[in-house]
Amino acid sequence: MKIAVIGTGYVGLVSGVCFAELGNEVICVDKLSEKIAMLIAGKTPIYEPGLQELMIRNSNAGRLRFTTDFASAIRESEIVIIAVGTPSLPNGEANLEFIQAVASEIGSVLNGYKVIVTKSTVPVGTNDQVVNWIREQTAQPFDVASVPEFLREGTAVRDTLNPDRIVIGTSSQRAANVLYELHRPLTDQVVQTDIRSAEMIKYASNAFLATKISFINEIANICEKVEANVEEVARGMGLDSRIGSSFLRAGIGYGGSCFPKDTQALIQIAGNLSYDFKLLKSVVEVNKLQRGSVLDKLHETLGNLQGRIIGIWGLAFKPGTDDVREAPAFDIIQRLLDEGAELKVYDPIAQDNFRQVYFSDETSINWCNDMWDVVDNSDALCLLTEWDCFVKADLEEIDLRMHGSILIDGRNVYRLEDVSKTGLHYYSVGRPVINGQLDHTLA
Ligand SMILES: NC(=O)c1ccc[n+]([C@@H]2O[C@H](COP(=O)([O-])OP(=O)(O)OC[C@H]3O[C@@H](n4cnc5c(N)ncnc54)[C@H](O)[C@@H]3O)[C@@H](O)[C@H]2O)c1
Ligand SMILES: O=c1ccn([C@@H]2O[C@H](COP(=O)(O)OP(=O)(O)O[C@H]3O[C@H](CO)[C@@H](O)[C@H](O)[C@H]3O)[C@@H](O)[C@H]2O)c(=O)[nH]1
Repeated sequence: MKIAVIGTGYVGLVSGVCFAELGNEVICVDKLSEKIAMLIAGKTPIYEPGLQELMIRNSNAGRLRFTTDFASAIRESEIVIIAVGTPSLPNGEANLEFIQAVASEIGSVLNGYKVIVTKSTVPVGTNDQVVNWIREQTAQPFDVASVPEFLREGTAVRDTLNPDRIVIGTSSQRAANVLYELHRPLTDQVVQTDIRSAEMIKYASNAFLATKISFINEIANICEKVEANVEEVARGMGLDSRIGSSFLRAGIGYGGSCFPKDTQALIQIAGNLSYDFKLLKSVVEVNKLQRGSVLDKLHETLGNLQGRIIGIWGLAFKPGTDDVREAPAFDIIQRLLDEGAELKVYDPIAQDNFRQVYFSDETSINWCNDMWDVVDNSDALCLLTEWDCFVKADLEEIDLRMHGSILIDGRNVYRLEDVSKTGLHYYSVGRPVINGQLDHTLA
């Protein structure tokens, strides 16, 4: 099939590459010429494991092209996939300006029947507007479908090629047939539904996953008080098939380009219809507070943080990505700076992005080139992203190289038995403290 993908971000680029891998002819379009130049040169502008190799293979095979020429890409294609961003407006609502611009542009160049697919996450009712925005520009025939995307960053290629399900929301059986055909090699698990339900499935899924995370984080906070272990609790809960074991990892809260934005948008969608989504508001509030748990543990161990040397391992919102949108590390670092701490930080992949997006003018952070430079002489080390290099770090070495021996593990990556063999004062999330230390003069 001939496909145009509009937007070469995490969703558009990965989808385009994967549809090419399935044997389709794909043209990826972006309005940023520097991005397209990079892609033509065989380089992915984003870090996503396995993506670059797959992209080069399909480009070389002639199934994958990149262009800024929107009109030709649309005219050559049978299916047009919209994958542009829908960031938050200041009030939490989704900003639809990019969707509207693309829809109008599609309308202005349409040259015959096409299936227009919205993969971007958009509020319920948006695809009806997409129909209108295109219709205002053309009398050509077309159908619109909502096919929300469920890939996760860091495992985007794998998720796209092995989806749990494909949701096809459309009122046109003709479009549904085309989309069944397109997705047939990926899965039999297809949910065909109306457009509005498809749009809602995406928000409801993200809201539910965010709810699971905030729920387990609150359980973790109580575990700390009653001396239970949240990992044991999650394991025991997860074996109940009605609950399921995934998304029950306690930590410093969720970040990323989706959960924070999509929970806010759903609260706003409900609010616009005078429905107060109380549960989801609490999920968001709990998540915000959870980031503060790292600070609480630092205060508990070090007291006043003025002049203390704090090491940070991990800046990305999760491992496997260079995306720093809504990364918990930002709030935590900002608060540490406000309290006068001296910071040494390291992330194996996201460091440049993080620095450029959040702290390009900040001179007081020591951006280290090596994870061990962060540890040397720190009063405390905080692990905020569970990159493999941190997970595999030698605990004895951490203890030896640090000044204060305080390790705050925001992702519960180390085994308690292993930590207890060292002299580290270890604080994780919802698990027993090892070598608890309340002496503020410690470090
Ligand atoms: N990132 C994820 O993991 C993920 C997963 C599922 C769904 N989503 C949703 O998918 C959508 C895209 O997310 P993303 O993270 O890929 O976004 P992104 O910001 O990484 O990429 C969007 C791209 O669209 C391009 N663009 C904007 N306007 C354009 C236009 N008029 N013509 C051509 N290109 C244009 C931008 O230049 C950019 O390259 C969002 O709605 C998001 O909520 C994202
Ligand atoms: O048990 C868990 C699972 C995740 N997280 C955190 O939750 C955030 C999001 O993680 P994840 O869902 O793995 O990554 P995303 O790439 O943000 O993917 C989510 O958001 C995408 C965009 O909508 C959806 O497509 C995916 O299905 C959905 O999982 C990260 O900060 C994780 O650290 C936890 O704290 N505990």
